[in-house]
Amino acid sequence: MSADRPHQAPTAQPVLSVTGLDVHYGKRRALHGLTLTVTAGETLGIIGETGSGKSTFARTVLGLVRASAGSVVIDGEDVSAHRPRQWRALRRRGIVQYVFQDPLRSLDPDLTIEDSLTEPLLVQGVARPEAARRARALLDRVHLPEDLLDRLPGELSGGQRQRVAVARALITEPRLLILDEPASALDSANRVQILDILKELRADGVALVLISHDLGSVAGVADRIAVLYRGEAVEVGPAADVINTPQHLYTRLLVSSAPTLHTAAADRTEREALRALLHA
Ligand SMILES: Nc1ncnc2c1ncn2[C@@H]1O[C@H](COP(=O)(O)OP(=O)(O)OP(=O)(O)O)[C@@H](O)[C@H]1O
Repeated sequence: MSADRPHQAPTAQPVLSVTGLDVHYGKRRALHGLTLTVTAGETLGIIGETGSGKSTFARTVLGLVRASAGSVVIDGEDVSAHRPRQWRALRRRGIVQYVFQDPLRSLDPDLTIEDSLTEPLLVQGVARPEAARRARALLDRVHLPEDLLDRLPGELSGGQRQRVAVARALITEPRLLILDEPASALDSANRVQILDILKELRADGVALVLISHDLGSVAGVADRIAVLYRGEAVEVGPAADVINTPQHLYTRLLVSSAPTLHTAAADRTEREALRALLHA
């Protein structure tokens, strides 16, 4: 199967399945009835404007926020009722990993790259020489030279840091990797490199969730796209369908506002008309 083009979602058991998810912060409802699945080797893009609930979704799947209703099943295990201790154990196993938009948030500024990469394995009880061997292999996988191992994150370029953050997330061999705007702060050369790494991961069977406010930035990578609007998935479908035949008004507005989706981009008058309809 080519890693360069979106492919049919495999029919295997989902790596992540959330059903009817409600999340509240106090009285404020951040997610409502969210139902999504991601299977091995599939890339799901989650798109929505600021405050639509994208980070809340990620935090819930990582056990950092508790759902008020609905279920979360990770790799066949229903984790909805997990207690904090069970979530910590699950996170230590590293089945689900998360990469922040800003790699400095994923990396401890005082740890060398080698220590950052080996830490998740040492916590699992892996011996240091084996952890160091795997750290080297991972650097190679994200196309970085070994001589970065002795450096601190502050001594790397932004693009190198983001690739180290991805390598750190991969070292526990996750089944699911959630990335929050992984390429938005990068120049185009570094962005292409990150997207190529993601395509390789997908080909290796890792389930990917790409979170972004920009439809254009996930359009070429995601197999399916879920559009979040005010905490609800207003549209979920194959990427080509969502982009070419958007059903919901908000999706139409997103498509028409995406500067990189040239063929679909609408003029300002049309966008204003869509916005007016959406808020009517
Ligand atoms: N810790 C919190 N306490 C109270 N409200 C919160 C908290 N975190 C998020 N919210 C609210 O929940 C809603 C969803 O926020 P969330 O951070 O999930 O959105 P988002 O789509 O990730 O936004 P962004 O793109 O800006 O990161 C927003 O209305 C936000 O103000």
